[in-house]
Amino acid sequence: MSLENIKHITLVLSGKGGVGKSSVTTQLALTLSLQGYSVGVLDVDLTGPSIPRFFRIESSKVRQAPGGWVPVPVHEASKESEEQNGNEHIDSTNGQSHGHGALYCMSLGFLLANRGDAVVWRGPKKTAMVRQFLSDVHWGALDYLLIDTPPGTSDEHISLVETLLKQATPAQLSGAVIVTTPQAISISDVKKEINFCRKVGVKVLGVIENMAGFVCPNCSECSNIFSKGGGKVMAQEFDVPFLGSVPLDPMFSRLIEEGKRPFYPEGTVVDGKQMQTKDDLLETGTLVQNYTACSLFPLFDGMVKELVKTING
Ligand SMILES: Nc1ncnc2c1ncn2[C@@H]1O[C@H](COP(=O)(O)OP(=O)(O)OP(=O)(O)O)[C@@H](O)[C@H]1O
Ligand code: SF4
Repeated sequence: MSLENIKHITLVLSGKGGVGKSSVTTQLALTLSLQGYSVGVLDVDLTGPSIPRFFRIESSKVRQAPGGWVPVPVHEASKESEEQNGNEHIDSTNGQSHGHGALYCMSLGFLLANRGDAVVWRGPKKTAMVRQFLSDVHWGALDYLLIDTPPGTSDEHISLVETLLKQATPAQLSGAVIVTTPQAISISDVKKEINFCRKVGVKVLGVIENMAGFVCPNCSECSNIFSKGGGKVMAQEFDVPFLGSVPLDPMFSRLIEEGKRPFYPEGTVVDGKQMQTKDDLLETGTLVQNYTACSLFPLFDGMVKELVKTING
């Protein structure tokens, strides 16, 4: 069975489209990988599979093996484009082996003849595809599998959870991370997501508020355009963990669009401790993407540590 050697399976949900769910999934996966975990990302957002583009592996092909598909190793696949860009690359995945920091991706995007093709399938076909993705992908041993879902709570979500509960043990299905934006409508949509999770018996691992405030590219001042702290208040109201707020930052959007991952600028000290820089990452062999120095590193680093703590109880 394709899920049997996966320790933790986590859904990423959002109440509505465009709140940055796929962007956040990408950064969570890269951060988990950087922290040494072996990670898989399953993109079941069938109408808009953007994860391959965010990992910069959209031209990769999945291999067909007996009984299923072999997911794309992100670091391997991104190596070529890194080298074409004249950037350094260290391969920590050692080909197909699931070493520390290995990162794999499976998405409908790899199967479409034309990457720009829109998928206009009816419910039953989508449901069948989701089932196939859960049963026919050779993930091998993984610490974490993140599943990027379509926005809202549709039939696809119900069949996804039903299939997961058949194919994985309750201990494997660690729960769901909900991504929201500060606007009221999005927040009220998130309430529906939380209710959905409760109804289908999936634990809410935490809420991430995205696009909270705008970071000025000139002076890095963060202005709160929408009401501040809505995500936190809502999380408290529903008694679910609040993982953090990601600002609307042109740098973030650039990182996402260019498949990059942030690291601490040289000499950054937090609580008296020298933080990881590009050189540290090179030394540990985990510099596998085109990393960029920016303040988002501590943010995602902290959120992922919190998430891992919650998952492991
Ligand atoms: N915090 C942020 N700062 C700046 N840009 C962001 C931020 N979060 C997301 N974006 C940008 O917003 C766009 C939409 O993000 P994304 O595709 O991740 O949303 P989504 O919720 O997954 O959408 P969909 O409903 O299509 O699945 C992307 O171009 C991304 O680069
Ligand atoms: S935040 Fe500061 S630098 Fe940015 S636009 Fe406003 S005044 Fe100018």
